[in-house]
Amino acid sequence: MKIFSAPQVREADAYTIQHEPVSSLDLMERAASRCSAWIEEHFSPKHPVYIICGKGNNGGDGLAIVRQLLLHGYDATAYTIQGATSPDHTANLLRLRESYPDKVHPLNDLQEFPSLPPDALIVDALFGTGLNKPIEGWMGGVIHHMNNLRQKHTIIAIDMPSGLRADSTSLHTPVVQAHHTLSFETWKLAFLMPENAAFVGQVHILPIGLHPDYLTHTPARFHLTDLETIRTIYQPRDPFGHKGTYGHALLIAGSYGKMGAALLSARSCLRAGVGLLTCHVPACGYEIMQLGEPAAMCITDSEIQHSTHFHLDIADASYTTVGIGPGLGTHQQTALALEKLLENFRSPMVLDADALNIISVYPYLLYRIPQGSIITPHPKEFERLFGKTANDFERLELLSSKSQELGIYILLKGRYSAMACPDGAVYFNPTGNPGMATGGSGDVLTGILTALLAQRYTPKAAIILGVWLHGFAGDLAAASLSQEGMTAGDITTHLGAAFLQGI
Ligand SMILES: NC(=O)C1=CN([C@@H]2O[C@H](COP(=O)(O)OP(=O)(O)OC[C@H]3O[C@@H](n4cnc5c(N)ncnc54)[C@H](O)[C@@H]3O)[C@@H](O)[C@H]2O)[C@@H](O)CC1
Ligand SMILES: Nc1ncnc2c1ncn2[C@@H]1O[C@H](COP(=O)(O)OP(=O)(O)O)[C@@H](O)[C@H]1O
Ligand SMILES: [K+]
Repeated sequence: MKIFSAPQVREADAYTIQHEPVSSLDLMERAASRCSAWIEEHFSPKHPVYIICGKGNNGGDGLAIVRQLLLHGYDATAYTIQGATSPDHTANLLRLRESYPDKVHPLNDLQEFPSLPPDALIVDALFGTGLNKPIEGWMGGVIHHMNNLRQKHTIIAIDMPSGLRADSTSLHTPVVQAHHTLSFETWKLAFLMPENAAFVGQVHILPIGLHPDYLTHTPARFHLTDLETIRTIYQPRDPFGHKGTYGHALLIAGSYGKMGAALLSARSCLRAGVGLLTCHVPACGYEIMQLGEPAAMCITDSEIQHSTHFHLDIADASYTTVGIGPGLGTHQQTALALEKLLENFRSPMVLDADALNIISVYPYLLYRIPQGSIITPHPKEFERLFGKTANDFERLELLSSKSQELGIYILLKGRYSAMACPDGAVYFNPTGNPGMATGGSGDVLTGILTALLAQRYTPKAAIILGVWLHGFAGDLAAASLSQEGMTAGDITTHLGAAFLQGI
């Protein structure tokens, strides 16, 4: 699903108005009716609804919602900022005043903000995608006041929490902290940024019938992975396939005290469909691997506690791909072996965890990563590799520019993991949950991505599909075991079900 910028959303509105065709007032009525239907579905008429309306079309939506809720037996009241209003706002204000004159009140300063009865809902229709500068003065005070009320009253934002910018940072400016954001037709980039989590609450995307031609033909840089995309990527296995068809992966992982990471990766690699898996581990890991995962082959290093000679493996067998990093350690000899591996293995591979920590100490290695490879830093690893940024939008730009500069796929892990592609596109992943914020979840992901590369998915397909499946399996694990009770290995246990149900 494409993520459009605020100017593109305005274009989509205009295109729909012209080509459907539909009047802008009717489009506003449609958008408002989606919101009032959502409110009616989730809250009974015993909740009085206070709708705070700005001067633009976001406020116009708010006024139409008040009228629609009143018609359906709800006690709804509009509080409107005074001043020059947009034409559709003005039309809705007149309609509301005609039918319900006592349900519209002015809001000119904080003193005029209503005192709310206990069950009241607050609907924030102050500003939407038309915000053009940070909110200042007494309106900032209104936002601050609404946020103080959020412990006692549910806040529902229309289209955007007011004060939030769709495409750039809103840090250090007043923004409504909504419990629910009812946004029209498409996700906005701001909703996916961790720094905005406190503002957007739960996001509900409500279709308002924007013109499909615009949505289909307008290019977008940012995307949110959806089931439709996943279904086009996934390739069912060939009935005549044999283990050679699905590739031979070399997994280089583990060190003394961290053999669990190697085992977690190996198991998920096998459960994600690799044809053959060989694991290179330090000598101390031999029995752990052989007993822990009989389906994996095992090569041991000459060193006991950490690996130093894995670069030699690739001379002996024709590995389709390599996954390296989980629990590897950052010993200097391991770093040297990584450098030699990067010199000699030139196909796309997966680098994670300690492989990335080594590279952050020897940054010239970044430029030796084979084109098309996937690196999977969590935010701390990302910072070690590429430096600090002032906010999440800057980090996103850095992520994308490094991916393009280096010709590699960079996955920044977290809620809505961001996958930057060398062609400039960035995909966000919606699956997954905080139960996955537990040691070893990333190791499981490395195994999955390695398995998909081995099966000859393109790196772009592998990363989009792999991250989706990893999150989906995590969601299934949480559904059966709870977010608290699940461990990283449970993600792997649920991978089979994720293939069956998540595609
Ligand atoms: N036909 C359409 O264009 C549709 C628009 N819709 C709604 O329209 C919204 C966008 O409407 P608008 O473009 O009118 O924009 P907004 O209603 O978001 O706000 C724009 C108004 O606020 C003022 N403003 C912006 N930033 C300000 C600030 N920091 N301090 C004080 N004033 C500020 C602007 O000068 C303008 O008067 C969407 O978010 C959505 O809610 C929906 O009704 C769907 C249809
Ligand atoms: N709140 C969350 N929502 C969705 N996914 C999450 C969340 N927290 C963690 N994850 C996922 O879990 C994985 C954690 O990886 P990582 O931090 O590398 O763990 P580890 O180093 O312990 O293996 C990532 O894929 C990340 O996207
Ligand atoms: K709003």
